[in-house]
Amino acid sequence: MFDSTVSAIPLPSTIVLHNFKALASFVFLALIGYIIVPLFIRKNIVDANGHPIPPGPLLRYAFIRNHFELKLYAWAKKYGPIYSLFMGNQLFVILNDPHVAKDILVTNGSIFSSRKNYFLKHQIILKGGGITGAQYNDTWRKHRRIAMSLLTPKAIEKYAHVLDYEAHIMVRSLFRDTQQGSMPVNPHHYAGRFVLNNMLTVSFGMRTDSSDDPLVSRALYLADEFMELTGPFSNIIDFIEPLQWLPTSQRTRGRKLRDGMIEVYGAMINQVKERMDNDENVPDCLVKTLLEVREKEGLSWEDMCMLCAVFILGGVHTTSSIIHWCLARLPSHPEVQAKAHEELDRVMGRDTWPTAEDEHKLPYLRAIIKEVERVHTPFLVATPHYSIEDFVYNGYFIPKDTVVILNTYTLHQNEERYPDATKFSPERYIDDKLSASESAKLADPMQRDHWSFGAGRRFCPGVVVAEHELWLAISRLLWCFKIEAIPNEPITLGEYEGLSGSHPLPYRVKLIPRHEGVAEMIDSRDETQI
Ligand code: HEM
Repeated sequence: MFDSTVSAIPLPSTIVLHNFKALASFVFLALIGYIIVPLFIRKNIVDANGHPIPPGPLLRYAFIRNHFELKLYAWAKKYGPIYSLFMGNQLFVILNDPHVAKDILVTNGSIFSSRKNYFLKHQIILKGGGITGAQYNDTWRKHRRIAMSLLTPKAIEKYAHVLDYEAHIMVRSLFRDTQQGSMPVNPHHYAGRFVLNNMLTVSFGMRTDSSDDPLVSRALYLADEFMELTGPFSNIIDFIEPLQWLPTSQRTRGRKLRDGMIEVYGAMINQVKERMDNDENVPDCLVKTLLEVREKEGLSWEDMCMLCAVFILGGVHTTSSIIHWCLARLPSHPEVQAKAHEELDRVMGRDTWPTAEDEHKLPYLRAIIKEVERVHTPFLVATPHYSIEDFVYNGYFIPKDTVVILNTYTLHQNEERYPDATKFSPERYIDDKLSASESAKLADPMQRDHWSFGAGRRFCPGVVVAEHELWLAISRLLWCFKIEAIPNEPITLGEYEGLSGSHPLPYRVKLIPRHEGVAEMIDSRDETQI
């Protein structure tokens, strides 16, 4: 039997072991203290004059996925109009106030208009192309200039008749497929096809009767996959660098997406090229322009594919999601519909529906569209900007290579600009006569309608065509139909799908024709009249 007192006296070997354990614990704690902890806790960076970075949450994040906009909003309430946040090693500065957004992104646009080379979106998928993926440089200027040649109000005049026709077809399909409004419908596919056809026209001079067309359905699939893979805060692989060296499923999906984009958009470009080579009459479109200027502008095949891709990626989900949100929102606001219908009956009558020229005669309808854009902005934050120089703003240091976020969701909750901001109230825009692009140029950012199309030099180049499409679609839907929810099928407005662009969860509505003029107007044109 051992004597416990003896066993308590340490032997020399026990002392060594004990010291080793103590040393090991010390090293372990030091490791945690100096290496591990800083990986999780924010750094306090100051410039040479002691200006600190803006305040912000203590912890570093590897990703923020579910309802990131609510988290950004809560932090804005805590830290104020400008705060900072670490995602892995990357510093983000978040802009939550109209004046701050204008000062940084517009007034100092020469510093804050680049893009971070996000691993998945930029290095793997876009490889610095497609305008949105380009750094702030001459390539971006050139690609944006070429794209703009199809997107100015003057350029749109050339294909405005197609947008008009497609809006007609969308409303007609909804009317016929629901058997004159007697069957419920999920409008997602209809809004999607309308916008897709518009973008196919602008980009490739073509349209489709069916999204079962193999090339078109692949183009749509690629757009979905892009939206799924490229949220600004959602991918751990973007912020934890060592993961980028591993063959993760995200990296594989990103590469497959890139290859698919080159293959699908390349095939569509080749179709246009063949038609041009055969002296067929190809309507003015992006691909025609690209093929004509290719040599002069020094465009590679990949540049051309990515430029086409971005019209589909940037122009389809965004615009269709606003139409989709509008139809989800209006059933719970019969009073808004009643006012819109009164305005339509008074101004347009019941023999003819609105065209692009009627927009300024129907201020309440315009106000509904602006309010949907505010409340259901597709991009809850705009595509992140990136700084190319050190900068000090209101005493805060914003180092070079900071990601700068226009916090659209939070900006749209600003109670001073939008009293009772959570309420859906088109009345707040009733006197607003400006388009979104005119509004973005206002000297006073508190007068601006909303921030859904971004800010500064990267402001959405597709804004005019998007607003034109939205006007035709929404004004005609309201001229034709009363939009009602289905009993016992509540429509969820607080949740959404999508990482980089939000659209509603699947729902169904009833579209009840408002008067006899609807059928007549719908039948007034046949399929071939483009
Ligand atoms: C309602 C529809 C749309 C919304 C809400 C929307 C929104 C946006 C936003 C927030 C940005 C980022 C702006 C920034 O970085 O500050 C953007 C950029 C862009 N959008 Fe749109 N967009 C829409 C429609 C379109 C359409 C129809 C097209 C193409 C015809 C388009 C093409 C682009 C492109 C190419 C960029 C990148 C611009 C750049 O980086 O310089 N968008 N859009």
